[in-house]
Parts: sequence; structure tokens; C-alpha cells
Amino acid sequence: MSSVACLNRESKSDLRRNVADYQPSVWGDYFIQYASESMELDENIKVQIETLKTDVRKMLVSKSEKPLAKVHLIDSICRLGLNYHFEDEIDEILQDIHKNYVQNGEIITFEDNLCSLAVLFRLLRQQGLHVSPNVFYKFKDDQGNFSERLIRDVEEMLCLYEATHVMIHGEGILEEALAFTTTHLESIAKQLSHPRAVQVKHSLRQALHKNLPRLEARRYISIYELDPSRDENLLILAKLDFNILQTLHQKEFGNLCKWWKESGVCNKLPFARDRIVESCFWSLGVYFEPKYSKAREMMTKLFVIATVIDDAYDAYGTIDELELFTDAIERWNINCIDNLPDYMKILYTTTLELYEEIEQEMRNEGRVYALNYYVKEFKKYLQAYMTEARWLNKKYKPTLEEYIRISIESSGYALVTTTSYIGMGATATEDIFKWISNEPKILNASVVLCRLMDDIVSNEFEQKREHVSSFLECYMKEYDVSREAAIQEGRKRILDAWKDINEECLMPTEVPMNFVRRILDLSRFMDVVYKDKDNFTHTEGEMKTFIKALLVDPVLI
Ligand SMILES: CC(C)=CCC/C(C)=C/COP(=O)(O)OP(=O)(O)O
Repeated sequence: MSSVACLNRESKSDLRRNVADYQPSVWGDYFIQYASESMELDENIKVQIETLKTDVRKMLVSKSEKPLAKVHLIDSICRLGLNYHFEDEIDEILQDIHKNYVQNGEIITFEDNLCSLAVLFRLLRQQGLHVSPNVFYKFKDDQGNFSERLIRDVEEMLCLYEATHVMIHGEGILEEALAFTTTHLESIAKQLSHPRAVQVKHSLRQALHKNLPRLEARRYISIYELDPSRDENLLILAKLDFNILQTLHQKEFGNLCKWWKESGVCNKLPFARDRIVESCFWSLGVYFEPKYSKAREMMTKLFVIATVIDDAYDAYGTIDELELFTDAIERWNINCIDNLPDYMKILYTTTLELYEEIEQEMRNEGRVYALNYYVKEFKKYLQAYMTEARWLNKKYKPTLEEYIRISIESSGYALVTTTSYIGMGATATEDIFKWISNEPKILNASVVLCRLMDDIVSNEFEQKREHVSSFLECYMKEYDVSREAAIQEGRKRILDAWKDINEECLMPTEVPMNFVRRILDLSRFMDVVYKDKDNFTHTEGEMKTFIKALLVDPVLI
């Protein structure tokens, strides 16, 4: 008897199963066509790209360019998604500007133009350099409010608004600036004409600092194209580079979709969400550079398997089956498979096969130390799922403190972050894994952010079936407050988490910036995908638009 037939019989005979009403994949086999596509790049395009890169590099290092012009050039390069080609040059220029124009953290003698100051402030912070926001006090009036004359200049307001999102704790001036610019941009947006109105509305919804760099690149290319002061070489380079990366990512998506289809997991386990394409997109949010192709593959496989496991724990599995599965994971040995029901055998085998693949890779690279950290996090993750399943089974309502402790582990973000380092090659030394396993502040902040964003938007859908309590219910019960008040508290904690993340991205960072950045990008993913809906589960709306923009439609040259 096939597993599917067996499953159908089980599900009919067992009325305790709790099945969610998930939509099927919106992509079907669409990406599989790219699996067989050649990656050979036309020689002429290769030469053209190298020439353009040389031109841009010359502009960047040119001695005749003023610092102000360089700041705006770097901003454009970053927004166009090209900074990964010029990391050393950008770092050197920003360090230099920091040395010459920042004294004791204060920006001195730069420009009095608010927009330039705000862009400089944001770029320095994003580079991990310490700089105080006190420079913005000079844009206040005698009463201590932001000057009303600023309202007339949309560009200045936008620059200031974007700068506020790199705020850390204790920066009241940036809190005020955020409130001021948000209020006024909202009202200005109503009077602006297209496309300016669209840009302002977009920024209000999706702050630049919290956006995924590839999505920003796709969007900014079309804005930059309309900018009369654009640099043609930079624009062409951005377009060519975007399309080349798109071709690479399409092929990767194709290979992974093919692997998933051939594994047959989703056909055999129809209770689960089929989210291979969205899982590919999640890994792409963590890193997009060609050198991280293998890393993306491992992460995608983890995301897609974790989704099915999540659905087993959240909905389909009975408590006894889940105990068996959790125990088998604790023992991490294929011989445990015999005790599991058929559908769990599939899940268990797939989980261990992924591990074997990672193990092989780590052996080849001489980095077997990473394996223990991976397995330890995996076990912690499933133990947390199990605790939640037991709570639900006993109809136990956890206290807020109990809920937070377990739910941040069940978010899976610690496991995901650990896994993100596995594919990063020799620079991900054992010290990096030790660091992440000690739950550094930035990881805690990212995990809390992940949990709260998910809880705030998923609550209504999940409570339609039996589902473990969420932050909202626990908070409402603990403080006897309304749902609205609980949401507000959740949002406040998310903002605090962002301040922690921003602070931990400042130098000296505890580990090299490259590792810290994965946590930043995983947090950005949450801001983009879980903003007002769980777009990972409900994929037909914004998620489809994002994937289409990055993976389907090339930029017109
Ligand atoms: C971070 C990881 C491990 C991602 C893998 C996929 C996954 C479980 C997504 C969250 O789904 P959800 O929004 O339904 O999660 P939950 O059940 O926790 O609300």
C-alpha cells in the first residue's frame, strides 16, 4: 500500500486530526523549466560588465569628487544592489568621511542640507560606524519642534524618514523625527502626483533599512532611471547585474523545485503547505550573492522541510505521534524510523537526508564542528514544538513568560541562523557557532521580532482551528487588556528589537559583520513578508508579487 493510501485511511479513521485549510502552491512546476537552462554568459556582456564596474570604481575612488557627491553615489550604488561589487571601496570612503567629518560621534562641517546629512547618517550607521543623531537638532525651531518649513520639501522629509530607521535605544530625536515625517508624508502623499505619490506611499509602508536588498534594487532601478541626475553607466550596470543574478537564482529555484518534486514529500503528505518556491525566496533574503549558492540550497531545504514539520505539529499530528517523532529526533538515528507512522517516516527520512548532505559538505570542507550545533538547534526547535503541542492537547494556557520562553525557540530562527553559517565556508569558524549558540543579544532580538511579527498577523487564521496560544492571547490574559492593546505592546517590542539589532550592528561587532548581517537580513525578511499578513502561508498576494519581481520579470535594458 502506498503511503498516500495509508494516509487517507488514517485521516478518515482518526477524527482527532486537526487540518488547516492551506492553499496549494501558486507556482506549480513553473520554475522547473529553469533547471535545465544553461548558465553560460555571452562574452560581450561579460566584457561590458567588467568595463562598467571599472568605470564605477573610478568614480568612487576619484580624488576630484567631493565627499557629498560620493555619499550620494554610494547611496545609489547600495540601493541599486551593486554594493557587493565595491565593498572595500565603499568601506574605505565611509571610514574616511567618518574620520574627517565626525568628531566624538558628532557630524561636523559637512553640509547643512538635511537630505545629505540624513543620507550620510544612515550610511555611516549601516556601515557600523558610530554617529550621533544630534545633528538633526538644528532643524528644529525655537519651540523645540521640527521646523514646519521642512514639510515643503518631500525629498528632505523622505531622507530624514529613512534615516530614523537605523535608530538605537535612547534616541528621542529620531523617534520624534519618525513621528513628524510619517505624519506629514502621509498627508503630503495624498496631494502628490504619480509616480512621486507611489514612492512616498511605498517608503511609508516599507522602510529602506528594513527592506530586502534585492527587492529594493528591483524597485530602485526604475526610480533611478527617471532621475535626471542619474549616471548612465551605473544604471546599465545595475540592470545587467540584476538580470544576471536573476538567471542564476532562476536556475537555483528550478533545481530545488525539481529536487522537491522528485522527493514526493508534498504528494505523499497532502496535509502540509507546499512552499518550496517561497522557501527558496526566504534563503534568497538571507544572501543573494553567487558565492552563496550552496548555502542557499541548504537553507531552502531546511525551510521547506521545517514547514512540513510545522504543519504536522501545528495541525495534523496526534499527540502520541508527535511524542514519537520528537523522541526519534532526540535520538537522531535512522533506526528509530520503525516506530513512526508512515507519514512521519517520510518526514524523518527527509530530515536525516538533509543532515547527511550537510555532513558530507562539512567533511569535504574540514568543518565537521558545525554539525553538532546544527543538530543541537534542531532538537531544541522540535522540543519547543512538542511543548506547544502538549499545551494544546491539555488545553493548557501558558503564562506570558512561559509562552515567550518556548515560542521564541519554536520560531526556528535560532536554527535558521545557525544553518545560515554552515554554508558560509571557512570563515564560519567554530567560534562563530559557539557565539550563536550562546544566544547573543542580536539573535534574541531577531527571534523575538520573528515570533511577534508572526503572532500578530497569524492570530486570526490560526485561531480558526485549534492552535496553541499566541503572544496576543497570553498578553491579553496576563494584563486583562484588549486585543488592540496587546497588538500595540507587540509592536512596541518589535521596535525595541530593531533598536537592539541596529545597536548590535555597530562596530566593534562581536563577530565579523558578514555573520551579523545574516541576522539583520533574516529580520528584514520578517518585516517584508509578515508585515500585515503571513505571506509565507498565504502566497497569492504580495509574496507572489515579490517572487515575480525578482525571479520572473527581467529588467528591461
Ligand atoms: C523559520 C523557519 C524554521 C521556517 C520554516 C517554515 C516555517 C515553519 C514557517 C512559519 O510558519 P508559520 O508562520 O505557520 O509558523 P508558526 O506555526 O510558528 O506560526
